[in-house]
Amino acid sequence: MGRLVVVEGLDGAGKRTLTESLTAALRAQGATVTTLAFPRYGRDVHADLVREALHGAHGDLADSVYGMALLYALDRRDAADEIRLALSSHDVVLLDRYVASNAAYQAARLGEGVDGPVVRWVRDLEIDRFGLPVPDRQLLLRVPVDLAARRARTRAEQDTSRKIDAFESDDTLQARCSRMYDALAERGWLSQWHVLDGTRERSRQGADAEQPEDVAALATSLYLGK
Ligand SMILES: Nc1ncnc2c1ncn2[C@@H]1O[C@H](COP(=O)(O)OP(=O)(O)OP(=O)(O)O)[C@@H](O)[C@H]1O
Ligand SMILES: Cc1cn([C@H]2C[C@H](O)[C@@H](COP(=O)(O)O)O2)c(=O)[nH]c1=O
Repeated sequence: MGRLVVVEGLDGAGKRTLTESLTAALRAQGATVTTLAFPRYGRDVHADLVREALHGAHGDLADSVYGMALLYALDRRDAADEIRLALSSHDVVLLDRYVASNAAYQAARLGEGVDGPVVRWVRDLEIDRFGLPVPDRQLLLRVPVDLAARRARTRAEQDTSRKIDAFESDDTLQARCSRMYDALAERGWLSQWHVLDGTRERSRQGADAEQPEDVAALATSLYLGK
């Protein structure tokens, strides 16, 4: 059975970039790895509805915290068998966002804390009711809110299909979200968390490039389960 590892953090923190480097570093160490990013845009109708709502479609849907949370959760429920299958045939399954994103963003939107009703509801719904696999390790890629926003803007300029959405343009939400992630990590919500400093400036590495020492060390600890 493989290890389920989740990368979490603010919009623009660098989760996708880290997921790619970690995948390359793990493979270089001989591990079999597969990755999945949530929401699964273009693959799941609930994910597509989320994206459309975050860009102003579907009336007041985006205003509904629980309505949006349910769409994210249904996207993951539909992926549960795929995740279990991936775990049965790989050493490591890396997820770019998972259940904790729902806890962090919805609690941030409602101004609740780690012990508040929406965090409890997310866990009851996604883990207990939908039976989603619990992660073995959650990595919080921690960057200051303004740096994450800058990176998100740069990416939007470079990739016209990744326009800034309603959550990304809300600085207050991102700041609250950052505090929620810190609280979830400190609490060890769902499983063990590992906080990573994401401020180091890096250029994107190709899949065949040698990965930085700290990423290689992290890959070793994930692979060997330490
Ligand atoms: N360590 C880094 N140093 C410099 N630039 C980075 C770093 N990490 C990511 N970037 C750049 O920042 C932008 C956002 O990175 P990325 O897409 O990996 O973030 P993300 O957290 O997956 O974003 P989102 O959650 O919004 O999908 C990209 O242009 C990427 O090249
Ligand atoms: C998976 C997931 C995501 N969110 C939030 C986080 C982002 O602001 C948006 C879209 O995600 P992306 O990584 O920028 O494509 O949705 C959330 O609130 N709940 C979730 O479960």
